[in-house]
Parts: sequence; structure tokens; C-alpha cells
Amino acid sequence: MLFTRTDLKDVWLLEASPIRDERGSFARTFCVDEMEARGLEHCFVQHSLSRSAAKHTLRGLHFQRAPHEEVKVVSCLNGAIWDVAVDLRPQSPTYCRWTAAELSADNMRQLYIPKGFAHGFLSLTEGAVVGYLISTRYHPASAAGIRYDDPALAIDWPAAPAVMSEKDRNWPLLADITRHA
Ligand SMILES: Cc1cn([C@H]2C[C@H](O)[C@@H](COP(=O)(O)OP(=O)(O)O[C@H]3O[C@H](C)C(=O)[C@H](O)[C@H]3O)O2)c(=O)[nH]c1=O
Repeated sequence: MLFTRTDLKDVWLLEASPIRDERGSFARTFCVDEMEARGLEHCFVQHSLSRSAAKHTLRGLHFQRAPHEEVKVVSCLNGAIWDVAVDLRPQSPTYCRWTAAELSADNMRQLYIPKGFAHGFLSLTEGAVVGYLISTRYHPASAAGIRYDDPALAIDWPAAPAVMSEKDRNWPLLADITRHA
């Protein structure tokens, strides 16, 4: 596997190294030793999948509040998504900055998103299936989010969302959260 830091240094792009033969290919997508060697989380207590039927479905921006913050490793198992991580760590030099990567079943890339980040994606194809390795148990009472179009983040989404949940439409702006913190 190839591990590359993104422009947000604690967010990593993980790239599989498929071994190809006449049948197709085989690729390792997770290795505890490789994660440990880079000081990355390697214990994921929950694995989840989401399927988005329509192209340009937007999910996010989500995070769980302390003490239930999550490390996520996000992959795209069918189709393609534009995956976004937003640094919400107040003391971070990259606070409020975002990074994005195109993840697809073809490129077998994964995004490693540490605690303190919000996560979201826009599907780029119909039938996008997204896989999550998650370090922390789902804790609904700690579920939180910020608006995908928050001007404080200015995320340059590749297209307008065609489908999103009412919950995602109505997350607060970061300014509203920090004002009431
Ligand atoms: C996350 C989660 C959700 N659920 C239930 C709650 C709802 O009844 C239903 C759909 O949940 P939600 O609308 O939060 O699903 P997404 O909008 O795909 O949210 C996910 O996608 C964004 C981009 C993320 O980064 C999070 O991992 C996750 O929140 O599944 C569970 O039962 N367990 C879970 O771990």
C-alpha cells in the first residue's frame, strides 16, 4: 500500500497496490502493521456501508462530538465519490481548511480521516457504495454536523447536490456553533 499525506497533514490518502493477472486483480486494503508503523489508528470497532442511488447525492458534513470522536477510513466500493475532510480542531494551524480526494471502485483509494474532522462526500456516479472503517461506536446523541456550503469553509464541490437529507440541509454554520460554544 502507498500512504501519502494530504495538504492537511493528518489526513492520509491510502492507495492499494493491486496485483493483476489474467483473472483480474487482488489488493490488500488494510494492514495493522502498516498503520502502526505510521502511528495511525488501526482498531476499527465498526464497519459501515452506505449506498447512494442518484449521482450527485451529498452526505455530510458529519462528526461525533467529544468524547465520541471518530477516526474514519473511507473507501468507495462501487462508482465514485468526491470525498471531503474538514479540520475542526480549534488549535490546528489548518483549522477550517478542507481537503478532498476522488475515491472510486477503480482507483481503490481510501481517505484516512482523524478525530476532530468533519466528513462528507458528493457521489459522482449513480449507485455509489461507500465503506467506512470507524474507530468509535456510533453514538447518536453525539452526532453533529456543519453545512456543506458553509462560507467559512468555501468547499469547492464539483457539482451542486441533487439529493441530500433534510438533516444535512439544516446543519448549523460553523460560526453558529463557535458562537454558542
Ligand atoms: C452513521 C450511522 C447511522 N446510523 C443510522 C442513523 C440513521 O437512521 C441512518 C442513516 O444515518 P445517516 O443519515 O447519518 O447516514 P449518512 O448521512 O450516510 O451519514 C454517514 O455519512 C457521513 C458522510 C459520515 O461521515 C458518517 O460516517 C455517517 O454519518 O443510519 C446507524 O445506525 N449507525 C451509524 O453508524
